Amino acid sequence: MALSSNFAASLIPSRNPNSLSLVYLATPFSYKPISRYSSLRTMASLSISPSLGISETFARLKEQGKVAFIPYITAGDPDLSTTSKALKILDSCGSDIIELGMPYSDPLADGPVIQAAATRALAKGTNFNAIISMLHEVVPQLSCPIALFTYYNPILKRGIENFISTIKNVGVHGLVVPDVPLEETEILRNEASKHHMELVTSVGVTGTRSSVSIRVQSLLQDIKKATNKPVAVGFGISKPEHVKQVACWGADGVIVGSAMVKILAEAKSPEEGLKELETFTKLLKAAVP
Ligand SMILES: O=P(O)(O)OC[C@@H](O)[C@@H](O)c1c[nH]c2ccccc12
Repeated sequence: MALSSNFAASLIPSRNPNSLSLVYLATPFSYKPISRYSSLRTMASLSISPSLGISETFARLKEQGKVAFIPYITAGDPDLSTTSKALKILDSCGSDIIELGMPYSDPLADGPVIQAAATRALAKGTNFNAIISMLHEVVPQLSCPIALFTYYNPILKRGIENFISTIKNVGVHGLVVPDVPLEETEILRNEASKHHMELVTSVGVTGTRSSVSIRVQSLLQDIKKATNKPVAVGFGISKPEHVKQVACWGADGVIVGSAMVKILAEAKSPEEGLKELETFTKLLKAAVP
């Protein structure tokens, strides 16, 4: 079961009305959770780069009556030079925000596809500094904001403030952390507010599913009543019809992870993978109303 009653509780705006920039909603597409872990996630929006930040992107799309298309890929799988090219392709195919995963040795919140991608990326020697150098070069060439996805431990290892200022310096706009313990949320929030960041929490289980559960529609309505922040739906979206359905139900954003990662992973070569990624991204983007 992807969503628990904690989820709704965590969205009560009165707890911290100004701290949310985006709510991520896990889609309970099926009752066969592929990942082992459901967790609190935190997104921090860092509005520093010349391009629009996360909140501004959602606001602009809302004005235009549009839904954000948000692909996720894992950095360093198959290698960082391919990741850099993939980011440019995702951007040029009309992605509104890109979520970039930092590979981590114990990716408990991820399903098998993203877990395997992280393992391969680490085996290739992908590390924080190499990702930062890659981003330093590629982010100025992108028109959409980047949200960096990482587990809490790598942030703690570098020191929260140091981590946030480093990614801020290379133009990253957002930070997604799936495993911040509830007691630590306050600490991260305090550090984030020093950098003018907003925080979001949600619960989710990753991995692809075959169909969209009708329950997402009523959950979306409930969440929309609890907050006027944008709500992005992810976890298990892999087909144009999923994208269409979730967008029609009123989501402000649609996130596609495992399906993107799988394409790069299963391609005969990095070049083939990038071509297929482009075709797939165009197909899904065209499904966004
Ligand atoms: O791989 P999926 O099912 O398409 O969903 C991932 C996506 O929502 C992304 O935000 C994500 C990647 N890894 C995560 C771990 C936890 C929560 C969310 C994620």
